[in-house]
Amino acid sequence: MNTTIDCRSALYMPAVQERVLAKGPKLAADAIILDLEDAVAPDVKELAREAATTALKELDYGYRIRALRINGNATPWFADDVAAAMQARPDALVLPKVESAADIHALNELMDKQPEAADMAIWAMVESPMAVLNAHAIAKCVQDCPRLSLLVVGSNDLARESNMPISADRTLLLPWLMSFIAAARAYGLNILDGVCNDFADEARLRQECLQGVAMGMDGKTLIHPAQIAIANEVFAPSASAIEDAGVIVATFAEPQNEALGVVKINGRMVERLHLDMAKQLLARADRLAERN
Ligand SMILES: CC(C)(COP(=O)(O)OP(=O)(O)OC[C@H]1O[C@@H](n2cnc3c(N)ncnc32)[C@H](O)[C@@H]1OP(=O)(O)O)[C@@H](O)C(=O)NCCC(=O)NCCSC(=O)C[C@H](O)C(=O)O
Ligand SMILES: [Mg+2]
Repeated sequence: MNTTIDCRSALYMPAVQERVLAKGPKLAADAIILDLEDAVAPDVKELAREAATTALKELDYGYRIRALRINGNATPWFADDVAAAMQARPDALVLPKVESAADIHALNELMDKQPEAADMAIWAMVESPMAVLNAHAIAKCVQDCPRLSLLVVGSNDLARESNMPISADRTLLLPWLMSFIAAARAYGLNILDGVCNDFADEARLRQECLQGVAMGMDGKTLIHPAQIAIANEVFAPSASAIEDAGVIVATFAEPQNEALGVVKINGRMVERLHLDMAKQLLARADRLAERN
């Protein structure tokens, strides 16, 4: 699994607004998703494609992952979006409304023909009941398309397609989110949670981020800059988790524990698998600290 993605926060930016795109390099999001799809009206798709291409070529986004959300396979804009992406060279192409393995294969075949796409990842958006049913087949695609690296939950489309309004606690959505997570983890993919539309409601966002962490999400997609700090905070290792990991590493390093497979720390069983997890957590905390 590519656990080094370190994407706690991925901010959508409607590509039609050049002024908004110019903000990307100054925002603390771990990923920027320049959007050509649902945030862009049909009659300005070309304009948005041009603005996104220019931004990706000219702006320095530093450590941030530069993702471009193209329009879906079945739309009239798909082929031109992919062609523009070859010029713009984002780090990842976000494919919306993926419902089957065939959707990913179709994009992957186009990308395989382009040398510019050699290092470009595919992020697959899962946002319909059909994607829930086909989550396994979608994630399994990575075996033939190694550029598939991440699933992105699209909760707005999921709610629309399933006729299920998103409640504040997302209770009824959770089984579907967990099936996306199981599929992602089974095939070594990362996964980002869907957006919280109420961008002025910090408490709700924090609650959704905490829920995402509890479920095993890697990070959250966002719609507004005001949401970045909370996602970055909640999806980063907490101070107590860092302290705990430090104690685990130090305990196993003690001479009397070096040959042991399991130790006791504060009344808790700790195995070597926890040591591996502790080391990974500390390495991630170090990488994020450098970024901050
Ligand atoms: C929701 C918004 C339309 C609100 O915009 P606005 O009215 O401009 O808000 P503010 O006045 O509070 O903005 C303050 C400043 O921040 C800038 N801003 C706002 N949003 C962004 C952003 N996303 N990226 C960068 N900068 C942003 C404003 O320009 C203001 O700057 P300034 O004027 O200089 O002070 C707006 O936030 C927005 O359009 N958000 C993104 C919407 C979007 O991309 N939607 C599509 C993805 S969501 C989705 O559908 C996922 C999935 O497919 C699913 O199905 O769920
Ligand atoms: Mg959507």
